[in-house]
Amino acid sequence: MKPVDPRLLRRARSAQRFLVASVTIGVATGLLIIAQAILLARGITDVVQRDAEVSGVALVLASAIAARAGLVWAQEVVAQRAAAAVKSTLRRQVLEHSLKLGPVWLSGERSSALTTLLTKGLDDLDPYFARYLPQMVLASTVPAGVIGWMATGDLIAAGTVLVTLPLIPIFMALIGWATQAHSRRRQRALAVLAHHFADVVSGLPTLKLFGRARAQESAVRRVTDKHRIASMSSLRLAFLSSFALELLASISVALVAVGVGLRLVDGKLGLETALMVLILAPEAYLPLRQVGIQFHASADGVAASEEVFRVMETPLPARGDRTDVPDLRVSPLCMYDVAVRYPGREQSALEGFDLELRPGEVVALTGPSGAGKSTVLSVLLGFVEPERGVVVAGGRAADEFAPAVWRRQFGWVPQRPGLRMGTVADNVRLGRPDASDEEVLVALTTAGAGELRLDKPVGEQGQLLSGGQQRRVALARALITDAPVLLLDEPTAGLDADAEAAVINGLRASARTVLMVAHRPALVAAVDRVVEALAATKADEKDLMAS
Ligand SMILES: Nc1ncnc2c1ncn2[C@@H]1O[C@H](COP(=O)(O)OP(=O)(O)OP(=O)(O)O)[C@@H](O)[C@H]1O
Repeated sequence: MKPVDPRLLRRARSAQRFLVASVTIGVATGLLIIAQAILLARGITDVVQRDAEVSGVALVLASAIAARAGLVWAQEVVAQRAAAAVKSTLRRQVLEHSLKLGPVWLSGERSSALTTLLTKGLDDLDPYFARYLPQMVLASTVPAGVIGWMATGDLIAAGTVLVTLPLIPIFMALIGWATQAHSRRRQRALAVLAHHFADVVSGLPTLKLFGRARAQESAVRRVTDKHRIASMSSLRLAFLSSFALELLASISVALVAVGVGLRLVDGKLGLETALMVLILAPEAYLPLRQVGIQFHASADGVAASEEVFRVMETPLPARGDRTDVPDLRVSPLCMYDVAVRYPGREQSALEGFDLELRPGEVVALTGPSGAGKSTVLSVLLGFVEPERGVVVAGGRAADEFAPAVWRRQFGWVPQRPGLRMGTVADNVRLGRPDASDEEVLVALTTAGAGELRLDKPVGEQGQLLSGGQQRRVALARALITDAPVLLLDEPTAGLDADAEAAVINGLRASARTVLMVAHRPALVAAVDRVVEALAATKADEKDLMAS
């Protein structure tokens, strides 16, 4: 583990400021440690050898101790603030990047693993900032100052410290290599645990229905056991390494003390210098020992921040930055020979797909399950990059335009409506935040959900509404936008035939271009045109027959 990950400094400005403040505090602490040792040695010598008055020295000593306590307090405050600022910066950056990567990437990336990372995972950065980094700074300032000052009084003692001190970082590095792998294993076990729990909890009604709820006990036990074993081995390593470092430091201090004692008895060293060296020697080892101890507390946070950088370094699809998107109210939207293959899949999800959407048309996209219908919508929205082929609008390829501007042309109802906690009106207004109550009501009525109260509560993921109601609210959310093109993934599932016909009429009346994934014959009959998506193998067969 690098002491300070340069990516952390690059991405979080507060981390840079924190480092500067820590170095200042570290240097001041080093100076106070030396002053304290000098004053203590002077005070004791005055009492023992000179029988002198020590009130003056005691007062200065008390001030030095108070100043050191003040620095510890300042360090703690600065560290907690920096940790909070860095965590919130990283959270925001990861969320922004995940949004840019899009919903398809997010579904592959296991959203619960990302949730764990952004909550508990990043909270583990607290000890890194509050303990590890300040100790790292102290470890690089205090020993140098202490050894330098010791050398002015007793060269041999300073030499002994100089020779034994590097043993501590060498041991720490050896232990660090082992700890890093353990910490990663623990993070992985935690992510699997979170994902498994999320799956079990969300699928509990189904599991109960099929009488499999009890059977999950052993699966949960297996996953928690893995996490427990990973945590215990991390702890074992932490205890062992603290023991090794303590032992090493104690033996080193003892070596210095024996040498100083012998030279004092021989009369080669004065009492005041001997005392100063003895007081200072443990201070040279202390910061390095502390670094070793804090290393384990912060290793999880560092592993989490590495995971954060892994997400942030996932390249975004190459898109241009043109903002002059052609108006799709007048320009057709076309797909030519588009092929898509998802990462890790051998089979193409879409193969040689062509489409022309003329302005104002209502087109149904049909095909068997898994034929790539949702993939067509994802390609049009720019969430998926085609392996081959191109999306064209107004004579220009879609990937020339900035994604945010391009997507403004579309109202989208995904297969999972993705409603959020709030009211029905809140969810519809996601499409247009400044929409009035009347406009929200009109959109809901056009979507066939006129019976829903605007202030009806909606739970997380659309809970408290039926599946059909969720889709209709999502449809109203798409309708309320000014987007000229609506991409609808089975928008009328859960509606009866009359309500479905009313929705289609409403869509026609909205005078938008509509591409909707549809299965039911009634729906297919009500549209202007039907386009069929074929599974990749079927597309190959079609090509063969054509040739
Ligand atoms: N994020 C993904 N990662 C990997 N494979 C995917 C992903 N999304 C879809 N696929 C695969 O791509 C193929 C096409 O999926 P898609 O969802 O586009 O089909 P569909 O026609 O909309 O299916 P349905 O009618 O069942 O919704 C399927 O084989 C599916 O397993």
